[in-house]
Amino acid sequence: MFFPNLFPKIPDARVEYHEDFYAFAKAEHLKNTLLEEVPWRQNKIKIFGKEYDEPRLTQLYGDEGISYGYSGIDFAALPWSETMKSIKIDVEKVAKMTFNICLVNLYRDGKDSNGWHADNEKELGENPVIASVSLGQERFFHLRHNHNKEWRFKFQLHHGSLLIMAGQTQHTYKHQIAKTARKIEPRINLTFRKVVM
Ligand SMILES: O=C(O)CCC(=O)C(=O)O
Ligand SMILES: [Fe+2]
Repeated sequence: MFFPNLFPKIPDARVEYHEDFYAFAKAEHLKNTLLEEVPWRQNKIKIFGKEYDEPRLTQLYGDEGISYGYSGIDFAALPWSETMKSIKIDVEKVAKMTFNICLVNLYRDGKDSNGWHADNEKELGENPVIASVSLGQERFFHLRHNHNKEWRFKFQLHHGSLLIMAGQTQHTYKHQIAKTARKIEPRINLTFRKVVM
C-alpha cells in the first residue's frame, strides 16, 4: 500500500490522514443520522474486579456471523444499516480494501474518552488496517511510540475526516482520545476493521 497523505510524518508507523474525506454538509447529515439511528450501548468494564461504565457509548456493525471483542467485552455485530453501508463503501474506495466490521463510538462530551491502547486483537491478523471516520466535535488524537519516548504526536481529527492506521502501527504505537475540561459537543467515530479469522 502507498501512503500519499502522511500527515504528520510519524516514524515507524503507517498513518494516513484525509482531512476532507466528507464535505461539511455531508458530514453533518451523517452525524445527525447516526446520532438518531444507532442503538447506542453503555458497556461495563472491569478494573481490578470492580465494574465501571466505559467512558463513551458504542455499537458494533458487521457482516453476518462475525463477533468481535476487546477488554473482555464481546459484541454480536448488528447488520449494516443503509447509512453504515454507504460509509463503508466510501471508506473502502480510499483504503483500497474491504472491511467486515465497524466499531462505532459516541463521545458525548469532554468527559468521554478512549484510553491508551492498540487495536491488536488476534482476530485482526498480523498488521491490522484500521480506517477511522470522525464526525462532529474535533478531538485530539494522540499517538505514542512503545519504545522511543520522543515519538509522541497529537493532532486534531476533523469533522468528516478519515484516518487510516496500517502496517506495523498497532505494534509500534498506542493511541488515545484524552478527556478534556473544555465544554464541547458530541463526536462520533467509526473504526472499520477486518476480522480475518
Ligand atoms: O475515537 C477515535 O478516534 C479512536 C477510536 C479507537 O481508537 C478505537 O475505537 O479503537
Ligand atoms: Fe483504537
